[in-house]
Amino acid sequence: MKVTATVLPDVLLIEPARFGDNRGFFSESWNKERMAEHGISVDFVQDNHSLSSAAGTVRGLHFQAPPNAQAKLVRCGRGLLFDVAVDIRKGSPTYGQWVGEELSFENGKQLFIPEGFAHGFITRTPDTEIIYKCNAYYAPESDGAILWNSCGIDWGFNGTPELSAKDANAPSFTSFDSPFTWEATA
Ligand SMILES: Cc1cn([C@H]2C[C@H](O)[C@@H](COP(=O)(O)OP(=O)(O)O[C@H]3O[C@@H](C)C(=O)[C@@H](O)[C@H]3O)O2)c(=O)[nH]c1=O
Repeated sequence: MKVTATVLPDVLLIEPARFGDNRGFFSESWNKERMAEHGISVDFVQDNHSLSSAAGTVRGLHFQAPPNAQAKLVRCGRGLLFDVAVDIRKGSPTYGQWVGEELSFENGKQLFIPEGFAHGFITRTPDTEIIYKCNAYYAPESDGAILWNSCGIDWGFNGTPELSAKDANAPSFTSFDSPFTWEATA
């Protein structure tokens, strides 16, 4: 397993080993002990799985406010998606900055997104599945959203995305008052 910091140092790109043979491949998609060796100590409690039928579907940008904040470990089960995290920790040196990675079934890459980041993605192929682990349960009362195209993200997409009504009506980043504060670590 290879773990690399992205341009937002707390967001990590994870590339699990794949052992190919005549049948296909085998891969550990999550190993708590190994991840802890890389400084990721997380107790995941919920796995999510969604299918987006159309290419150009955007889900996000989403977060849950404290005390229900969620760290997420994201991968693509089928197809290809562009996964994005935005730093929404007030006072962070990278506040408002974003990072994006293409995750596909083929490349097997995963993105670790800590608490304090908004998360979203766009699908690049029809029938794309996303699978992600969360370290806090779904808490709709803590649900937050930021308008997908209000953070300067280069989605690599010029069309009109497929959106939920909630996401189409989300507040823009300029009017957004984040519930997260950055805490410097030694
Ligand atoms: C997120 C979530 C939704 N739901 C329900 C609520 C609703 O009826 C239906 C669809 O919910 P949403 O429209 O919020 O689904 P979606 O837009 O896919 O929401 C997800 O987007 C990505 C980007 C994330 O990062 C996730 O944390 C989550 O917010 O599923 C759950 O039961 N549990 C959950 O954990």
